[in-house]
Amino acid sequence: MDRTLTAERQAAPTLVPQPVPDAFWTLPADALLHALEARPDGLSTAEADERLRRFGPNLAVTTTRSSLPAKLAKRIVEPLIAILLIAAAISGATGDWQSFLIIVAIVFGSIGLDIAQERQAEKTVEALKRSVAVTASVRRDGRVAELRVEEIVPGDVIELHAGELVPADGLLLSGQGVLANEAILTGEPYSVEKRPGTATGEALSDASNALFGGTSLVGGEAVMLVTETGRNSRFGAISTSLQEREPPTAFERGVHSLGMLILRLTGFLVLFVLLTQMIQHGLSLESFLFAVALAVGLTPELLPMVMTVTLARGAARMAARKVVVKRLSAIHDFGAMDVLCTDKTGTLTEARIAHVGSFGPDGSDSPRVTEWIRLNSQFVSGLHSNLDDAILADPAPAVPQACSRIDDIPFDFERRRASVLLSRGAMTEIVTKGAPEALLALCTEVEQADGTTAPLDDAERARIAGWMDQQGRQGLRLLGVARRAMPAACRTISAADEAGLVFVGCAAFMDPPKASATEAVARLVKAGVRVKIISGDAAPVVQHLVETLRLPTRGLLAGEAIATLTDAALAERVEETDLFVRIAPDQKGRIVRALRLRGHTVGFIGDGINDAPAIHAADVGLSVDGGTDVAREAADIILLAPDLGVLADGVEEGRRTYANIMKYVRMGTSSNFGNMLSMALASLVLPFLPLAPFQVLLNNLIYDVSEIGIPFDTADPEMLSQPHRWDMHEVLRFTLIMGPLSSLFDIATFMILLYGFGAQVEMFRTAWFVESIATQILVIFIIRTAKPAWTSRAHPVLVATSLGGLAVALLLALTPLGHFIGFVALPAPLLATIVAIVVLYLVAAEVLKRIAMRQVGPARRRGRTRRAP
Ligand SMILES: Nc1ncnc2c1ncn2[C@@H]1O[C@H](COP(=O)(O)OP(=O)(O)OP(=O)(O)O)[C@@H](O)[C@H]1O
Ligand SMILES: [Mg+2]
Repeated sequence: MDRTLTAERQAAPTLVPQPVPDAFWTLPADALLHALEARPDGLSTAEADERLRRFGPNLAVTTTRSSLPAKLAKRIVEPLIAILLIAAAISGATGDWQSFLIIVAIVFGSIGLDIAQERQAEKTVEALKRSVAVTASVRRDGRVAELRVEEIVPGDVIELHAGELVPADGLLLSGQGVLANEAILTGEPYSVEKRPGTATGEALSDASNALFGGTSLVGGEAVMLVTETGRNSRFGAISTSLQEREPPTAFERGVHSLGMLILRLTGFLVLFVLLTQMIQHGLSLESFLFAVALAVGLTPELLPMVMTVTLARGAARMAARKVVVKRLSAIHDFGAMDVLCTDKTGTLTEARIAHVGSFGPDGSDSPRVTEWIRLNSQFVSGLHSNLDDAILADPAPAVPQACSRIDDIPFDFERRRASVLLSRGAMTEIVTKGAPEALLALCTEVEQADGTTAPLDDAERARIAGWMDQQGRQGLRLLGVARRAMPAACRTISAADEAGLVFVGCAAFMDPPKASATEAVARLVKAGVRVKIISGDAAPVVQHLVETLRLPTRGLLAGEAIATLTDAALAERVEETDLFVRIAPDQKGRIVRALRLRGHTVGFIGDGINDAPAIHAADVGLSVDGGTDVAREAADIILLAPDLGVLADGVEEGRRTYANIMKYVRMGTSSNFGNMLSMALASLVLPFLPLAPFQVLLNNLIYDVSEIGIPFDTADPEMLSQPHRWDMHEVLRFTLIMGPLSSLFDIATFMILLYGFGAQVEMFRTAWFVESIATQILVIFIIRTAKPAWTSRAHPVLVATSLGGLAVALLLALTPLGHFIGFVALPAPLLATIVAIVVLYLVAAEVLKRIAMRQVGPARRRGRTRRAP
């Protein structure tokens, strides 16, 4: 990267920053600023634009959409299409211009259809992704602007806060209690402290003054000078590639393996047809083309497109309900989700936290408690929580005491407390605030109402613990505070100093329950989704909330107990437990993994830094728009409105998507497959090909067009009321019943045409074309629902594409237009017979689908998947 910088500097010496060494953290800030032609108050927009042109956007992986020619090329080189085009060219060369023209038109028609649909879907998804993209606070033109991370350039100065992602590599110019999580690069799960200054070593572990793209800030505030962006950044490439990868869901894998199965069958069938044709009539271009056309008809070539379009439609509809899908395939998991884990604050409560009182150890009002907590909140560095905000929102004391910070141990979710070493007049003191039960265990004395201290004996300890419990049961969140005098010379503290403390008392906070949560949870439960609460808060508070909201929950497990359980033992317990309290961040992830081990499809919704591991571990990671960057980045789905109600909507949408893709799968595996199979068999016994090759292709194209409406279709309420998972058994059962039915009617048609009407080539082909396309298209109205077809109304778009497709087919076959493609007018009795066959087929399909589509109960289904995590 140095080389490119040097080259560019020669081209435009005045504007371009000088090269910075790889180990940029060994340079002093001034030198770096100078080299990058940057200033602490940031670049101007003009400078930044110039650099953006030069260095490119700050993207580690350029995920530009493939261009139109690339998409076209990709499809033309697909083996079947390529063979088809070559064969058509040979037809043309041998003088059969008609075949050539028709085949080329049909092939490009279907490719165009595919590309247009896919592009539309991609556009929708990209717009959605952009709407929840992460931004950064960048100093530009002397002001702080919220910019998309792509726009960041070397030399930019960025302000970072706890919970945000580091958007590029850079040097810490200043910072307060900066803690970075670099696990994504180093695998080290604990946060590392970062301080401004100059590092001595070139090793990455020496870079205590640098931040790297793709990592996150878990504590403190930082101002950073960007040194490298995009692919030049040290680790950006890794982190972005991790984020961009979309692993296929169980559903996608299932559909894919079905596609492969069909493909193999196709190969077998085509070879078989070719061989028998060769033996019977010798090798001819027409029979070769016929075999290839059959293969084209059989391959579920539209499946990827239908999947994408259906998912994109689903995403667009979710967006209308304020749910943004970042990873498309998460929609399936959303529909399949049968357990939803949620944290408490913000999802079940309003997250409007108010400080409602402060109490001494004896339970009496104590302004001193407020004062101490306030000092802690004010001076402690690192992550500030909404509890700190609530305390600091109180009016400040009339005479603020002259006080200064010497050192501190910032809050973390494992310890659940924060300590600060303060100097107040002649006194040097530790002030610790945090989860009260744990804090009480670190205390050996209590402060009494008159300010003197008394030893804390077991009886007093039990009494205070009982009092805390009682407050919690009334829904009050408590934060304890304790202190200890330190030697005047003390300059630093460590966690070991959080011991032998004097207990001062507790502050109480209220966070009103979200009234809408009751109904939202009830809807989820009704939809077959079990709701579990995983909170860092104390048991009584969580229980009080559950009672207030009347949530149906059983069982309770605390983080302390989970710490002693093995993963296997935890997996046993999670099933029967719905409330998890005093849970540390990594434990949140463990619980989610344990549930997945039990065969559940698990969703997790949370907004904090501490929720990110669980959001990541879940099948469906959910966060809210106001959540921290890390939580939003880890999530697959973002709720724009922090309302659980939209979740139930989203689940429905996921299931609708599933239902529609299953419709396409069913169409492909039954009637389409049956028709092509019949044609292959017919070619063996008929003295001529049942359809000319380009007629097979035309049949296929019209059929594809008719199916474009499937992603728009509505789904029966019955389909939406339970989680659904891909089930190969169901697909096979359906295929084995409906496939033969379709073939049975085809064979009957052949017989009637040959022996009843003595049809010759043209008439046979015309009649067969009409019969096969009509049955193939119209059966969608039967198999799109498990209920009697007339009780479930199809979406108008599906009606339009299906009937439109059929109309085009009939127009081609039955009017003089058809002469060009080798069709002839059919006599009225034959037409009437075809109509009768089609009607009979639809009636038979309606009857048989009751067996083919019988729902397997959810209990049985879950029992089957449980053993296979
Ligand atoms: N700023 C702070 N200083 C000291 N202790 C804190 C602070 N913030 C939170 N705590 C303690 O840590 C505990 C866990 O934090 P928190 O409640 O945010 O976790 P959580 O898992 O996100 O909970 P929730 O389910 O309510 O969202 C709190 O109950 C409180 O006791
Ligand atoms: Mg939380």
